[in-house]
Amino acid sequence: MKKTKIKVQDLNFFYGPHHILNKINLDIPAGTITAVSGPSGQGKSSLLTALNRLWENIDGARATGRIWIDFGKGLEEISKKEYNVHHLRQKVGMVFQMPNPLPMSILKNMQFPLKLAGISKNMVPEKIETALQQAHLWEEVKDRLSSDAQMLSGGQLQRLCIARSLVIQPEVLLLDEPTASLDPASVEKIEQLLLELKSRCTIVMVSHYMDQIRRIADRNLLLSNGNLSLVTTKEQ
Ligand SMILES: Nc1ncnc2c1ncn2[C@@H]1O[C@H](COP(=O)(O)OP(=O)(O)OP(=O)(O)O)[C@@H](O)[C@H]1O
Repeated sequence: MKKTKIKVQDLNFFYGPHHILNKINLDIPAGTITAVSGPSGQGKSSLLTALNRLWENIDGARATGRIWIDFGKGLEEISKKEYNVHHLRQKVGMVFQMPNPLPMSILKNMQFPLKLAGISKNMVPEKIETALQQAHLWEEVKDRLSSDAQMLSGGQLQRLCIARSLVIQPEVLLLDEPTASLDPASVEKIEQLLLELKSRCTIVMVSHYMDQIRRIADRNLLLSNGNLSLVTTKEQ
């Protein structure tokens, strides 16, 4: 049995008067890929935003219940008001469906999170190269790091966004339909990258694609009518 990385207890999620998630209970083992699937509008993205408390930035959103994550010192309750959200978001990276590069160069996109995290300047080049290597993008961009990120293809941009999340070495990576807008070759590269990452980063990914879930996920959770159920698992 793998160690629990994330534990969710009685999570309720609301947008204004609308009750989106209904008393969700969930244990996510470390070093696994968990897929969350289900019909549109059921709250899959909302569930991800509960795990990094991004919902707190969304007007009208509200969550109750408790969430713990183990960042190496045992399970810590990250849903407590006093838990440092800045620290949480460094440890829990997020990648969205549409690549969202900053309107600046590839290099500056990669430097930005390191600057926010206060990483010392002499570590920056090495960390950027490592993250771009992990995202299988280094060879494609190493000679044009100062070019505008918007010049990259859709698949390259999504790998840049993944690299940007990886550069501060998160322990959890949340991905919201990361391959939805991509061509098959880019999808394959990203699936390969997620499989390589999972030993050092616990992955929770919203996906609509059952074939993708079968290829890469260790477990598939189905969200329907505000309730979550485990539909398949590869775990022992
Ligand atoms: N900022 C918001 N304010 C109010 N309602 C919202 C907001 N964002 C989402 N919703 C509503 O909350 C419900 C859950 O949305 P959410 O995006 O979590 O679902 P989802 O399962 O990820 O959907 P999809 O598969 O279409 O991306 C939907 O009915 C959606 O319309």
